[in-house]
Amino acid sequence: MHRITPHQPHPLFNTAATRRLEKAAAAALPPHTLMQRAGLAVAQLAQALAPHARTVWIACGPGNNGGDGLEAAMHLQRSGRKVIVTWLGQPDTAPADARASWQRARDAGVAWADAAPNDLDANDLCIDALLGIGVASSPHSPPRTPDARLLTCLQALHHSPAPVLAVDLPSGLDADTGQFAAGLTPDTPPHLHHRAPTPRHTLSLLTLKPGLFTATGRDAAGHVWLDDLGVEPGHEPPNAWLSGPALPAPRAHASHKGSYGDVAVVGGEGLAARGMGMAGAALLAASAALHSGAGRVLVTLLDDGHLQLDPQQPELMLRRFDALALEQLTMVCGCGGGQAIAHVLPEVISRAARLVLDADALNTIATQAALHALVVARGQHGQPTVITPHPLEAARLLGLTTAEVQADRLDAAQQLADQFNCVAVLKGSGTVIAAPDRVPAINPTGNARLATAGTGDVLAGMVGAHLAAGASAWRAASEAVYQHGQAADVWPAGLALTASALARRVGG
Ligand SMILES: NC(=O)C1=CN([C@@H]2O[C@H](COP(=O)(O)OP(=O)(O)OC[C@H]3O[C@@H](n4cnc5c(N)ncnc54)[C@H](O)[C@@H]3O)[C@@H](O)[C@H]2O)[C@@H](O)CC1
Ligand SMILES: [K+]
Repeated sequence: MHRITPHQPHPLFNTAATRRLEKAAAAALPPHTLMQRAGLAVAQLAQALAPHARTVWIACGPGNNGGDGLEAAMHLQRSGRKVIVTWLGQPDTAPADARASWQRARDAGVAWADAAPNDLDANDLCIDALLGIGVASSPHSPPRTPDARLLTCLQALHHSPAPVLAVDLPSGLDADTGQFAAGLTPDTPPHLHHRAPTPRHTLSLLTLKPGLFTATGRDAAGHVWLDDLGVEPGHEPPNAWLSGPALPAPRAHASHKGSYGDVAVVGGEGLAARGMGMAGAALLAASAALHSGAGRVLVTLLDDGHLQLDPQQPELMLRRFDALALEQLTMVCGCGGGQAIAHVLPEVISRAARLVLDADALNTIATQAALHALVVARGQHGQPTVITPHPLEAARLLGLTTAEVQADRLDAAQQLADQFNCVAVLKGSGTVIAAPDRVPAINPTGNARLATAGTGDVLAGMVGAHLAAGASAWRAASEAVYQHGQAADVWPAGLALTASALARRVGG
């Protein structure tokens, strides 16, 4: 068993792949072995996380996830803990494994209760074994009406003042998408909004599931641990990867500014056009490219030449669009581009050597099929392209709603990559990176401090710098996304995270 950190990549397996592995392993082992291993692992982690817990309340659902909880209850009771179990199953209808573990918990003498004890506090521990990968949350099947006792237990776990250890998954979370099944989404009553969150841990069993790392999964799961139950993935291919850090690419002493490429940022509609000055977005992207190691950074502002120098960043070279040698440049196009970006997009997309498309470039492409076709053609000509939409921009590109994109972020990112024939970065909690013909990746770094204006522009500039230095579109995207999130993760407490400060720190 080990804790999952962002320091190395990890393969992720969806529900179907996990079921196949489970079936093959179960067939090769004596009956009940997997659940016994799972319950023991849960009990061991519970002891390690809360060695002094007064009471351990274990909420067990009717299926095998509940069986894992019952097995853990037996171990914790035997090791002298005060264990209270709420079981929503019945001995005559429970799966065979769960029934065997119920019998073992009974024989060990655990206490049974209909609901959560009402005197739980921060010195206790709750174990969430209500639902695991058996949760049915297909958007195509009608929402189930969950049983009232299940809902009461779920609420007690969501609002628990005691730390919570979830078995396999936070109950109700879909292992494939990181979204809660209909009717099972946690709600936070207003009086709890300002309370410090209680520690949350999830012990994933057999495999790590993608839903733990994207959409609402990251917040729901808290610290993620894995116990593989002694089962190797064998020939089962992963459905996605959790990214690890970039391999260091040392700079040769005999290098010069030309070795790391020229990045040109095009964007920043002027104040005169529609009364909305957006030059800042382009300057942020340019600053990020500069601090991420680009040799030279050129900036073309779509502001009719009003700005001739950024005194805060004199390294940036302002250029008119017609003075750019597009075929030799890595272009970052769209940050703060407004409507003005539409005039330059056809040329940028057709001619740029390497290209990052963000923000208003994406919004414009979403409305013009001819531009879409030009992006697809870049891939056919071997010209690297990365698109960096947030969920609303992704929804526009795919003709979906934002909710539909968020309902299955891995699938949405893959659709973007396939439809636009490029590397797609779907931003948000657990940013997804996808490319045609390869397994997508979920980024493990970053936090809510990045939810502030301009951080997306910073990311676009960083991707541009990595591309200009010679990385493939896939590497440029994954490494930039990782470092962008990591900068936020190590951000000094008490220092405001602003996009311009982030841009200055991204190079480490
Ligand atoms: N079978 C095995 O070999 C192993 C199973 N393991 C555990 O078993 C779990 C999977 O067990 P199951 O397949 O029994 O599934 P679960 O125990 O996750 O869930 C099944 C139960 O949830 C109910 N349910 C499903 N969707 C619902 C919804 N939307 N609203 C309300 N109720 C809903 C079902 O009616 C069923 O009673 C794993 O997550 C893991 O914890 C582990 O012990 C490892 C080995
Ligand atoms: K669970």
